[in-house]
Amino acid sequence: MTKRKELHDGTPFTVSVPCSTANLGPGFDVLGCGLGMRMSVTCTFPESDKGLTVSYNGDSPHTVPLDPSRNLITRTAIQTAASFGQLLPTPMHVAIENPIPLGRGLGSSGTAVVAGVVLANESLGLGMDTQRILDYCLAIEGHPDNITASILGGFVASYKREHPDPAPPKEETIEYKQNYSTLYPDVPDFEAPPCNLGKHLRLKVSPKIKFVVTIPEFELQTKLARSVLPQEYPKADVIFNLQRLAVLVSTLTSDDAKDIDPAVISEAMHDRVHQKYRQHLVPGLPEILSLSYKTLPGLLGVCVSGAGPTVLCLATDNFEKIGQTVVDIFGKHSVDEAPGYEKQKGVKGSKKVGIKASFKVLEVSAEGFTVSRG
Ligand SMILES: Nc1ncnc2c1ncn2[C@@H]1O[C@H](COP(=O)(O)OP(=O)(O)OP(=O)(O)O)[C@@H](O)[C@H]1O
Ligand SMILES: N[C@@H](CCO)C(=O)O
Repeated sequence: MTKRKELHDGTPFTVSVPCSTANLGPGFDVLGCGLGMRMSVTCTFPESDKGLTVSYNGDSPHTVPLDPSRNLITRTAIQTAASFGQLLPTPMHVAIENPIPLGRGLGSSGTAVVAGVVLANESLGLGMDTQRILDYCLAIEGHPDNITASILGGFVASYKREHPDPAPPKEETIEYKQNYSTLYPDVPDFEAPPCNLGKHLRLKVSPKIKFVVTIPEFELQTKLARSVLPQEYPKADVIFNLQRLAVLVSTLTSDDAKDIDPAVISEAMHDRVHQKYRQHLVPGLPEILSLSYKTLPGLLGVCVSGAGPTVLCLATDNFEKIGQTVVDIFGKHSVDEAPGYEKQKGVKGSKKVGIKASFKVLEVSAEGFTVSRG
């Protein structure tokens, strides 16, 4: 719950947040895993009359707005503060260092939302605990799998509650009442979310398993990838996923090394809830999803990472070969095979040219977000 602390004393601080992979096959909107690639956001309080300022160094620099009302991190922080009836302290400079590729299925937006909520919490001494931070992130992001992994780190299962508890009343400062709409005319006021909106549970995962993520050079906005999903599902498909979800979680969290069985995990990572509806948005996906330990020893299973287009291979060995195999399959396709790709913001691929992709071998990030001072 929220227990107010002293206001921030002007000491600079840095929020570091891991990227994440979500779904892991059958766990659509349920499973997530924090991975070893982190964004950092450093807040300093310089002598200046410029109010709130933002700088950005990292992936897709030309697509990230530096206007604090439009940048996802600062906009989230402004709204979080507003829900407490407060303004962020100024002058404040927010310096973002971000290696996480945007719009590729590695939870960049979840990472940004977590950073924004934590930024407000720290700079105003709001005293939110992990659960309350989750409530805010979930209210903004909508689904829990990426944000819970970025909050807690590690392998995380989560759900969103349909009947959460009421939010505490808002107490507005005079400064907020007088200045919010003038300072931030483009940021709609934001009500505090209900309490205990979601629940997340940290699971252990075998340290032998590494996450080979193959990242194509084109973006796929999560909003578009969610818009192609059906409203209703055949009973057989729901059962198909539930069966695999239970087995997948059991095997990945087992202490018994013989449970890391590629024959079981590859089958347990199959999905009928989101991947088949999205495969036209990720050229080459059917071929990639058919890869298996039978031809690639060390490969446990393959799925789309988050909403795509990045592909996740769980593996215990042969990581470079596995990553390169996926890179090569992407290279046989071009982005114009994905209908609607040209409507996506910031799309990078060019017509009729093989999709460029690169892979990274990532470990599970044991730590979720951290805050360091000074
Ligand atoms: N560090 C950041 N600073 C500002 N905006 C960001 C940052 N990271 C992500 N965003 C915003 O989030 C958008 C990408 O979010 P989107 O949900 O589409 O994909 P994703 O989170 O990378 O993938 P997925 O949800 O499938 O894991 C970017 O286009 C940008 O608008
Ligand atoms: N579960 C989400 C993850 C991406 O944000 C999806 O697949 O749409």
